[in-house]
Amino acid sequence: MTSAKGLEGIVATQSSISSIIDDQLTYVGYTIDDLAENSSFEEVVFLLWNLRLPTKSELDQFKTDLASNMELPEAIIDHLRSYDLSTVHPMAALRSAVSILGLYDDEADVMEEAANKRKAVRLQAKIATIVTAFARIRQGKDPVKPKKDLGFAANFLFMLNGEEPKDIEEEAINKALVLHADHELNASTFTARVCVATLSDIYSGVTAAIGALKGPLHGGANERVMEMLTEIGEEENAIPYIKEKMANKEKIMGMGHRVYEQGDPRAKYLKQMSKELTKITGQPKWYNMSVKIEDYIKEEKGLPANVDFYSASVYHSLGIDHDLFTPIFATSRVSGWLAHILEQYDNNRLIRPRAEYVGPETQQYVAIENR
Ligand SMILES: CC(=O)SCCNC(=O)CCNC(=O)[C@H](O)C(C)(C)COP(=O)(O)OP(=O)(O)OC[C@H]1O[C@@H](n2cnc3c(N)ncnc32)[C@H](O)[C@@H]1OP(=O)(O)O
Ligand SMILES: O=C([O-])CC(=O)C(=O)O
Repeated sequence: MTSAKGLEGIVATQSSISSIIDDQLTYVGYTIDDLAENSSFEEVVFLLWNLRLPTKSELDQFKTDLASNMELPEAIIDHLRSYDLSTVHPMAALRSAVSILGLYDDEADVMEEAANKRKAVRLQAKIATIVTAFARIRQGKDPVKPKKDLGFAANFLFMLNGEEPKDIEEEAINKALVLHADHELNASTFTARVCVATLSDIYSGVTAAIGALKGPLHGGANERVMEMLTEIGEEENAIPYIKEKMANKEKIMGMGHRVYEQGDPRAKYLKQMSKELTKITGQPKWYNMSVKIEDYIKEEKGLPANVDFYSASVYHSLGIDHDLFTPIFATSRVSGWLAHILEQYDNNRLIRPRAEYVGPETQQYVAIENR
């Protein structure tokens, strides 16, 4: 029995949700390019959960369903007010709040398909509200209630900032949400599927997935990218800084990918948005130094920028706190987790691989008094 470290190249399941073939990403067969250029986030979520695009009236209804499920039980707000938020990472807060949210859902352990779909709507809607409520309470402000007539991206920014976003801000967040929604069997999605394959509930699956997304080798990289850019400070420091990191064998955050070889098809959209938004905010240095780093790493190591690389300067340009970058990723990716959870339930088998044992040979047990 031999093992594949990190399960590289192992095909662990079948899925109809998204595919990555020859560096092309599709959701249910639609290219990420078509979706990034044309779709609202709600349309993409409908697609992932129903494996088809909605009609106009279905999409209108779905948008209404999401907007009207955004409000949180008061107990969750009370919970967010109950501890010192200044010492807690928002991904940890989100992980715990989603787990607690399950306690306030009467259907949490009802495993019927219709109940699972209703819970999916509630979770997708409420995660946006948890993230924004956390951010506001941390600043000593009251949470802002969602508006039923705003779309998902606009509502997210409205609940975060307390004012309706400009079109360009709404478009940037909408596109970022579309681009992050699903990605085949990435680590957090796999985590969600492993969890619910024991026939555990949706809240457990999503809580586990948030924990996996939090790590810096996965979703947590976007915050680290901004940390790196901030440390670099000015464009002329970028390459010496990267050279030193590489000499110390440190990884460059936002670079490299397990599956993509030439490039991540999502990165070009975030790169373009970064270019536009950093220009508007009068801080093109974040974009310029990112391009320098990307080109250098591509040349030196052959590694492409991944989705986390340019999203950092996009969110920074929107005035978003750096530790909220990964929670925004989660706000989008929960749609993919939920799609995979529903798919797993639909055709379930326990996920239980084997380990190649490399420990000591059979040993003689020695009584404790003789050790
Ligand atoms: C949404 C997402 O999750 S996208 C990924 C977000 N994560 C990051 O951006 C963190 C930085 N990147 C990485 O750590 C990796 O590229 C990962 C985790 C994305 C993929 O990892 P793996 O496929 O396991 O590759 P692994 O870590 O084994 O690296 C293979 C080689 O490339 C190098 N490498 C990979 N990524 C990087 C990087 N970002 N910077 C420098 N070197 C790197 C490794 O050092 C290793 O080199 P070696 O063979 O000389 O030892
Ligand atoms: O697929 C992966 O390994 C990581 C990734 O890009 C994602 O989850 O979006």
